[in-house]
Amino acid sequence: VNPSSSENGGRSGGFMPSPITETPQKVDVNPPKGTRDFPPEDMRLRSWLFQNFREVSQLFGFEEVDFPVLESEALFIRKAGEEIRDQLYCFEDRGNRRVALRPELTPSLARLVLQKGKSVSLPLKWFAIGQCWRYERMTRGRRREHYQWNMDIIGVPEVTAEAELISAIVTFFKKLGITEADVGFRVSSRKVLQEVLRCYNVPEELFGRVCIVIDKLEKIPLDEIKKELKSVGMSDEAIEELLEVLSIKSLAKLEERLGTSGQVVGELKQLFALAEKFGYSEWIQFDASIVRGLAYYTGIVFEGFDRQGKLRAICGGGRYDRLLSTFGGDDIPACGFGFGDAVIVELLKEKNLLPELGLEVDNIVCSLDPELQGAAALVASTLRGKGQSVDLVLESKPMKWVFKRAARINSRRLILIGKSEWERSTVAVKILSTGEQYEVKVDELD
Ligand SMILES: OCc1cccc(Br)n1
Repeated sequence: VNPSSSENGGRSGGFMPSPITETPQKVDVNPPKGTRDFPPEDMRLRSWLFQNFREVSQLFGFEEVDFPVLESEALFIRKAGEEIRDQLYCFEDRGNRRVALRPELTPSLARLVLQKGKSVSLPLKWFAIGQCWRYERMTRGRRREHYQWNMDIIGVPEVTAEAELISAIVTFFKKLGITEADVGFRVSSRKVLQEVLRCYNVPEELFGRVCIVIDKLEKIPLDEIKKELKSVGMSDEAIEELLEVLSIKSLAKLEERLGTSGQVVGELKQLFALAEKFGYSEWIQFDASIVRGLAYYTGIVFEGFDRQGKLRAICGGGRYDRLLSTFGGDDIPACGFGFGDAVIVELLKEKNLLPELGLEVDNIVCSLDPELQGAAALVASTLRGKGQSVDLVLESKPMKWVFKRAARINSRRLILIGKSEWERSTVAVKILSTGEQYEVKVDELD
């Protein structure tokens, strides 16, 4: 066959792509707007952070779960006007299905619980670490993805569940060297809001929408808040009363306001009593204005904040007793939290608590002669079989290059395979920190 004949597209010896694919297309080497790459040094920090998430979750007896990043859009469509809905990264797939990149993990977790149904026994204590997405206008220059650590307790109606979750987060902070002087938790209950709305005959179905407006208290002007509450259908009197109750920052004052009989004050008192027993009383404070920005919360809500007030909320969560039933399941009580991977790193930087995470390799193995590449491979495998990490030099390189690489990868030892040593079944070893060097039998290398 004439390799350049037209029969095979003018190709000569193998596939000759058409000219159009030959022209190199200069690609943008940066990741899409609002997203991050994780080159090695960033990946080491991320892995360290996730390792701490996992260790705390397992310390509390939680099991790890995961779900697809891509979910049915319906999982996240709620009518309460949440920001998370406005920023949903959603599209129609080639099968004409409405899908979305998950903006959070809780709905997926609820879906999996319902899918498992009676095959799982309650309570469930599940944790997940997953990338979540939002489509934000880049004018605000914020990210469009982050990784979230979630811990959820499914099937426990008691406030002991919320107390346990906050204890897990406190344990995580302490593990990283963060103290109650650095961060705190603002705690409240949406039942406070519910109590006020009930007194003013605000319909139950407006509850979620009112919460979403109140969650913007610190973010938009008060007049705007009042306007939005009026548009939801609240009277001026109800709005004034609500804003006044939301300004309460002590349980005692709340008790004065709502009376001691209600479940609201009782649950909050129980949570603070448990905090005392867990040993994190100094970390938490009551703040009636905390409602969190997700419509499905129904009870206790909390958020972690930096006491210097420089950063956005570090984490947040609460009770969501109705979510599973809104997905068509039974009324299963649930609570959980989400903890993003970005604000915590900003906090660690602020507190000078970022760990030193250099690459560390036990050995760099190098043959001094091309014929000894096989010998080098054998030595590398022997060491790896003993659990030692090895950076094997894969080409013939000058020693200057080898020493430079050994320093860059922070190798503890340099193992040289030389002709005369190999004839004696030995290798040369150099301890790079001290310069000490010696010869050793290959099978005594450890
Ligand atoms: O904090 C809410 C959130 C959700 C998805 C992605 C990012 Br970035 N942030």
